[in-house]
Amino acid sequence: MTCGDTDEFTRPPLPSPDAETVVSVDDVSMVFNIASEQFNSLKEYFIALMRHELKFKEFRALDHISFEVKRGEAFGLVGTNGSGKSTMLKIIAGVLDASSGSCRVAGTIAPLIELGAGFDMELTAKENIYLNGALLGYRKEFIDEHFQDIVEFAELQNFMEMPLKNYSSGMVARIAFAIATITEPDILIVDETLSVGDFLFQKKCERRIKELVSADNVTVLLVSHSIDLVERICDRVCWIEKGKQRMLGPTDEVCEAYKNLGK
Ligand SMILES: Nc1ncnc2c1ncn2[C@@H]1O[C@H](COP(=O)(O)OP(=O)(O)OP(=O)(O)O)[C@@H](O)[C@H]1O
Repeated sequence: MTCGDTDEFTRPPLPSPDAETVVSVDDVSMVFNIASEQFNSLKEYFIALMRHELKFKEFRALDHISFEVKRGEAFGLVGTNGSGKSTMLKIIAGVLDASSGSCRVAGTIAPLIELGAGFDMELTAKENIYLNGALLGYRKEFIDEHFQDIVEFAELQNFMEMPLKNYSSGMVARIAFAIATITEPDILIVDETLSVGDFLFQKKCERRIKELVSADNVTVLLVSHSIDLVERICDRVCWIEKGKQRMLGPTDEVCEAYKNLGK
């Protein structure tokens, strides 16, 4: 896998206007049931459970969210902590089912959502590359063929026999990103995975994302608290605040408004 000399401060070109819609989020809401009382011990919890005395209250993490993303588009989600961005990505990735509304996705997804998900920390990095690759739907022969590329992109040649539990979070992120982008998925979902990598790796990932988007057939959904990164990569942005859709539009307009929050 190679990285081109893409200018880091130039956004990839916009997808053509007649590009196909690959993600369609229509009036999606997500309601979680959360315990409304606290228990001092597991024993108390189980007694309440057995007596059917557990009380829950509803928490609306997403409230009527709608947007569409086209093939070849880089789309960002911004919002303050706990606003529902990861929940939205998990619904798109099929990890969670929305409480109401619909979410349609066309094509293969490589989700980089929860660091370490899809990995077994007791296994070596090498074993995890095969495990994670299988979870992404790659055949063993395919991973055999691309194994060196993955290791070289992650720059972890000397650590392949080490159990993943001894890896730093940045090293896990390197492996996860390298596997997810070894081929061109239809949709690449990146949720803060990059933030734990060092700045050199972040730049490398950014170049790779731009290469994928520039090829005009990979769609990237990016969640990041780095507004600079969102501004450098994304064509359009959806700002979700406390579960509500606050703004949807071109990156510059939405990021400008978001940066004024709290001023
Ligand atoms: N499985 C769950 N059960 C109950 N509440 C949940 C669950 N998952 C998420 N939440 C709640 O939903 C809200 C949105 O969480 P989410 O992780 O989507 O926010 P976020 O915008 O990605 O936040 P951050 O920027 O801090 O990562 C939070 O209040 C969180 O506590």
